[in-house]
Amino acid sequence: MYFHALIPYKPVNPKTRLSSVMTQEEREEFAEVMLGDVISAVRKTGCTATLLCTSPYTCKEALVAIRKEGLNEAINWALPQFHCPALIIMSDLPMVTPGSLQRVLSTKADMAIVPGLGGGTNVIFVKRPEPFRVEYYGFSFRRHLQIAEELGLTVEIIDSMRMSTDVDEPSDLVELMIHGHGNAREWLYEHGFALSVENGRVSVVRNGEKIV
Ligand SMILES: Nc1nc2c(ncn2[C@@H]2O[C@H](COP(=O)(O)OP(=O)(O)OP(=O)(O)O)[C@@H](O)[C@H]2O)c(=O)[nH]1
Ligand SMILES: C[C@H](OP(=O)(O)O)C(=O)O
Repeated sequence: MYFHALIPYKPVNPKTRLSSVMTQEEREEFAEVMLGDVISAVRKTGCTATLLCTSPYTCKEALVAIRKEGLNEAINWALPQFHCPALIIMSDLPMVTPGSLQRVLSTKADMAIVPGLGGGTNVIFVKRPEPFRVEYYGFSFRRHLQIAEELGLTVEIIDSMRMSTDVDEPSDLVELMIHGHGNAREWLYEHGFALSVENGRVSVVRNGEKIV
């Protein structure tokens, strides 16, 4: 069966919650490297992808649609145009692997969903996207379950550390540095981030100074 992925992406001034540990230029570079890891995993499953970008962006591995509106409006603009199952995946999931995505894509339910840390939603796979709509931010995981219920869809909730860990806060960098495998993890090491163990706890240091 043919699937298509939708990846929302904000190239300019992204990941503001990492401002205390990265400059704007670094956040833009890091967000782009994370996106590259996500696109690579998605493409290895056989999915094609469209990026929903807030500003002009060039990408060889995916189609690009420039949508200046907010995250929900951009995705809800795209969904009714789908004639095949849709995978909606965030660009800040650099630990995702093709194998973890296969668990989502092989669901027998009408829809599969991966919660994000703290109540968000990191991945949605919906076999009939046309009537579906998204409501991200806040407790979006519960809201997406409710929308599925209203549409009478069966739902599989996928329990996956790799896909539930979105990189939002400095503390999320610890998980990426431990469990990551792709270019985003490399980028952190190349930019002076390192793991350190202090009083039996793993922390992140940058250029010798503790940041998490
Ligand atoms: N199309 C679109 N995508 C967005 C927008 N805001 C964020 N995104 C993308 O949506 C996903 C989740 O966003 P967040 O985790 O809030 O990322 P962010 O806005 O860069 O980070 P913060 O500034 O820390 O909130 C990421 O893939 C972002 O690149 C938007 O306004 N439009
Ligand atoms: C978009 C939002 O992501 P977060 O702000 O939790 O990263 C959500 O998952 O609803």
